[in-house]
Amino acid sequence: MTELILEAEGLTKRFGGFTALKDVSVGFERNCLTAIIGPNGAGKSTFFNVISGAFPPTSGRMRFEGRDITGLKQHEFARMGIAKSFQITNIFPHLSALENVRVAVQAMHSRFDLWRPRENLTGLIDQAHALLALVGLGGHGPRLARDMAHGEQRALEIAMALACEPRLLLLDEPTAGMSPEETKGMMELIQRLAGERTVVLVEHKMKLVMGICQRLIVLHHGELLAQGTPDDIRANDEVRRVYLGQGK
Ligand SMILES: Nc1ncnc2c1ncn2[C@@H]1O[C@H](COP(=O)(O)OP(=O)(O)OP(=O)(O)O)[C@@H](O)[C@H]1O
Repeated sequence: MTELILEAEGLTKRFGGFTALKDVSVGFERNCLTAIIGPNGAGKSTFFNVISGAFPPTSGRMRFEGRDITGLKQHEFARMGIAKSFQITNIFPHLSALENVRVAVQAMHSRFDLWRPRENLTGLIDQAHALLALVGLGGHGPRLARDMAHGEQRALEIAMALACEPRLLLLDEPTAGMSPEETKGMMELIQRLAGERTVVLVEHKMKLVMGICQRLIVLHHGELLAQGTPDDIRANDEVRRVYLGQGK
């Protein structure tokens, strides 16, 4: 039987009188690359924000590795092993790539203080180097983040998200604003990362994720329209209907 790392049960999110997410129940399998897809305004970002702890659901529950995490604070999500990378770049532009990741690693070491022995600082720097290498930025450590290309900045941000050694990595539109070349590089990075941990990503371009994901969750008008393997989704008439004419 497949093990669920994250379970959403009846998630609903209202903004004033508007319901952006309606009673969504879905399970995410451990060590599986899952994409949340759907047309514009389907509720993908809202769902992402709820499952990543950015804001609580209006109703419904979430469980991570069997533990109820509904309403926990953002930093508690990170501590438990859930990391996320946003649509908006989250880096410090005036710091080097290495410093950006080092700060993220340092933030995860709660008892770190400036008077710790030098070996510990060296340890943090080693971890930061390893994370940069993991996302394909080995050797780019000294470059200022602001001088990096958009695709490189997104990879850097993912390296920062990986600093808490997450068992679940959540990515919101990781290829947004990227060139075709950068998109290809990002898709390869995601596949590599998914070999070692559970990855869930939000994407509105269905074609892009069909080839790399093991499971897809389709939202439409804030509701769960379909879920299954890429083949299941390709064969689903309702999904074809909502995507028809969108060319995605
Ligand atoms: N903070 C908010 N206040 C009010 N309405 C919101 C808020 N956030 C999202 N919505 C509305 O909820 C609906 C779903 O939005 P959401 O951003 O979750 O969709 P999406 O599938 O991510 O769309 P896109 O692919 O265009 O980014 C939209 O109609 C949006 O206008």
